[in-house]
Amino acid sequence: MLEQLKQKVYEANMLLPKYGLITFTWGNVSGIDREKGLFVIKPSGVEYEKLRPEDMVVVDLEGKVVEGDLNPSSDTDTHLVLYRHFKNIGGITHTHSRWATAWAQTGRGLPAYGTTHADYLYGEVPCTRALTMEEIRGEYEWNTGKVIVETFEELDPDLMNAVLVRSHGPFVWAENATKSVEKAVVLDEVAMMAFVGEAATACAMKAIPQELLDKHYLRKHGKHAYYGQKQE
Ligand SMILES: O=C(CO)[C@@H](O)[C@H](O)COP(=O)(O)O
Repeated sequence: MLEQLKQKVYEANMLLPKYGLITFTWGNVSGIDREKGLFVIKPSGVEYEKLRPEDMVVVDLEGKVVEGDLNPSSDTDTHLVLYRHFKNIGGITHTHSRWATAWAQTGRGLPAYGTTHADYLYGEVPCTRALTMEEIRGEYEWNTGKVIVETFEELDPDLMNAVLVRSHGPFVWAENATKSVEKAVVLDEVAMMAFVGEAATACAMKAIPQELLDKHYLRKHGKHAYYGQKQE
């Protein structure tokens, strides 16, 4: 059942290590067959090097595993909540990718600072509020999904396809699993660009004095040297 979707979701999961979006077994990708009301997700805790298409787990929209020998991802309930509330999405990627996760830890939304961002993400990527102690102690992954849905009460998930879960990391969605990974790659790139750009504009650094520049450059290249040409 759903062999083709399992293959596609497997291939999408394997893009995470290919694009450097994960370490160890972090992250997970899923894809849904809306007609059947079933989605396929990575199994929990399996090293990507050992992952096989047949390891993918099939889950219904009640959260029940209908196919698969392994436990579904620990984030399955978060994916489930998003599939239930965001009716047009076909695939979801969650990572702990370095730059997007670091931005999620700031608790800030990620502004659209440039056209690279704008090519894939329509505006500021929102950051959720922190989960309450009760939400953390309760159905944590379910509540993570609910906080994302709450964050989108005023936003259209078909226009903004990503969210930063505060202190946790990005969840990104698209029309299918593979496209959701592509968007997760871009999100991490533009988060890095935002960090660098904000640091560059906020920095109080000054260029070194000419004398220090001379000391280092000229002692290596000879007096009045021009780069690459040694003066006699
Ligand atoms: O967010 C988390 C853990 O904080 C998860 O995404 C893990 O990083 C991967 O868990 P599995 O999908 O292997 O259960």
